[in-house]
Amino acid sequence: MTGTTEPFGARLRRAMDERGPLCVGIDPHASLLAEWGLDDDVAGLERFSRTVVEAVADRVAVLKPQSAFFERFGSRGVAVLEKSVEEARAAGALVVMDAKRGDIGSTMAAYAESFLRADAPLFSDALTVSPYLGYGSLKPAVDLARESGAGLFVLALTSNPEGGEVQHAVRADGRSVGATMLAHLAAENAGETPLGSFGAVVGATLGDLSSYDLDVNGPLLAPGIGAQGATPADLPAVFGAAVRNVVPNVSRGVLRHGPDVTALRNAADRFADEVRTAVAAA
Ligand SMILES: O=C(O)c1cc(=O)[nH]c(=O)n1[C@@H]1O[C@H](COP(=O)(O)O)[C@@H](O)[C@H]1O
Repeated sequence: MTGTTEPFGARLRRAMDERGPLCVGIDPHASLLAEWGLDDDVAGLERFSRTVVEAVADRVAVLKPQSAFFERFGSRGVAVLEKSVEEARAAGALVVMDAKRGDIGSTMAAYAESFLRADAPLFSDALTVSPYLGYGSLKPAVDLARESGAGLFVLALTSNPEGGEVQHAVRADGRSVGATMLAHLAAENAGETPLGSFGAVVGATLGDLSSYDLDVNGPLLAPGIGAQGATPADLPAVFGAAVRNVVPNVSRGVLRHGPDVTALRNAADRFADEVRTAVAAA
């Protein structure tokens, strides 16, 4: 596994242009393992993950393994995660590691080393991070991502209903916490072409976001389609002009079609087509 010096934003823009912007999540829930007829053990995990990679890594822009479902099995689960990242990248997909890390700066540096150092076993094209210890605490990850040609997705406006109590809170200067995170990202990505490498997570479930400036010159990872109730057709109304930078994520909405590889592939293709149609009409 190696990093690259071409920035993540440029690589992502190309992948979105060539393959469409869909991101498929690898979320091996115990309930999905059962539905697929697999045991809730490391062998089941490996079979699940391999199958998803085989089905879609050659056609979607991004795969997003959710680390928690692998960590559940300890070191052997993490070994499966490592292999999945390697296989997905080898098949041409970009990998966003969904580990949502966030800590004081000195510890954040170690998290960054784990996922963003070019020769780290779990090196991924980008990592999800939480800025709720303060955006500045993410600096070691920003710096290492720049050095390795990787990216970050910073939780700004999350898809879950509980997120509002933190992210919609209004600061002394009148700006909400979520809007502040978006402003930090816009500053991070200033002047980058064709797209900056520092993205925001903004849920597709949130309705009209026209009061937020989503023009951060970076990608917007939009979870919430499928199982959480949003649809690709919602994207233009939620994201407005920023819809062209949206990377919509679907996890269970695709995964529930397994274990048949063709059925998984067809489900991903259907979401990809719906996304393409919605973005083109915007
Ligand atoms: O960062 C994320 O990916 C994320 C942020 C967010 O605001 N909401 C959210 O659902 N996610 C993740 O996106 C995936 C959504 O999965 P489904 O609801 O099954 O499509 C899960 O892996 C979540 O952990």
